Amino acid sequence: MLRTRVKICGTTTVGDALLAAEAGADAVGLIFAPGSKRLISAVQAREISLALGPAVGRVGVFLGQEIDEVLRLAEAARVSAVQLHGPLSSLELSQVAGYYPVLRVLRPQDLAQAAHLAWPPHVTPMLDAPQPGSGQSLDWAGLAPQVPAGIWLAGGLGPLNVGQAMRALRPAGVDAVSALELRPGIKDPDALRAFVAAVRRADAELA
Ligand SMILES: O=C(O)c1ccccc1NCC(=O)[C@H](O)[C@H](O)COP(=O)(O)O
Repeated sequence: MLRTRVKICGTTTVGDALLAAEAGADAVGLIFAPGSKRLISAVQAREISLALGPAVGRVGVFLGQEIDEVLRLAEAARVSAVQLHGPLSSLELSQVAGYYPVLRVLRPQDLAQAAHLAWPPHVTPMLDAPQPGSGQSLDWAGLAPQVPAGIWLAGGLGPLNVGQAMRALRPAGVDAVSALELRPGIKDPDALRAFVAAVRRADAELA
């Protein structure tokens, strides 16, 4: 059966990371983007990485940062993958992908141009709303003709709508933050568990 990967983004504490793991998430997102309400230090992120053990992915999230800074923070935090938002040359993308698997974030307006791109090895595209972490959802059905197979999906996903999004786009992975929080950076355990359960129900339905 197809198993859609689940990433719980904006995780800032060991307790919330373990909650995500226990709920069945495949990865947590650790945000290093300047100005984020869910910003985490490399030291806090490393504590989370070590506490999670070998089986759960830790994705370092970056926006518009220099490649040297991305690689420095990723190494210090012991992440297993990185997620890159913002402008980036194909050379920069390949450089980072030489060290870490990359989720390369695209906005809806980038899809047409991205259709002509050959992704470097170890890069997976991820569709997100123009304002990351804002809880804004996308017109999944309208975007379906432009969305390539194997893409990951974010943008306003939560327990109540992730099944609908999965039916429309069949993403390889889904990612959420705003709908799973009590307040920025702090998870709502019920919403988080309900999100993972909704993904698994949709997987079973789509099998
Ligand atoms: O969440 C943030 O604060 C953030 C800030 C800057 C860059 C990325 C950020 N989040 C990245 C994510 O992967 C979010 O989970 C994704 O944008 C979906 O967010 P939401 O629509 O709130 O579920």
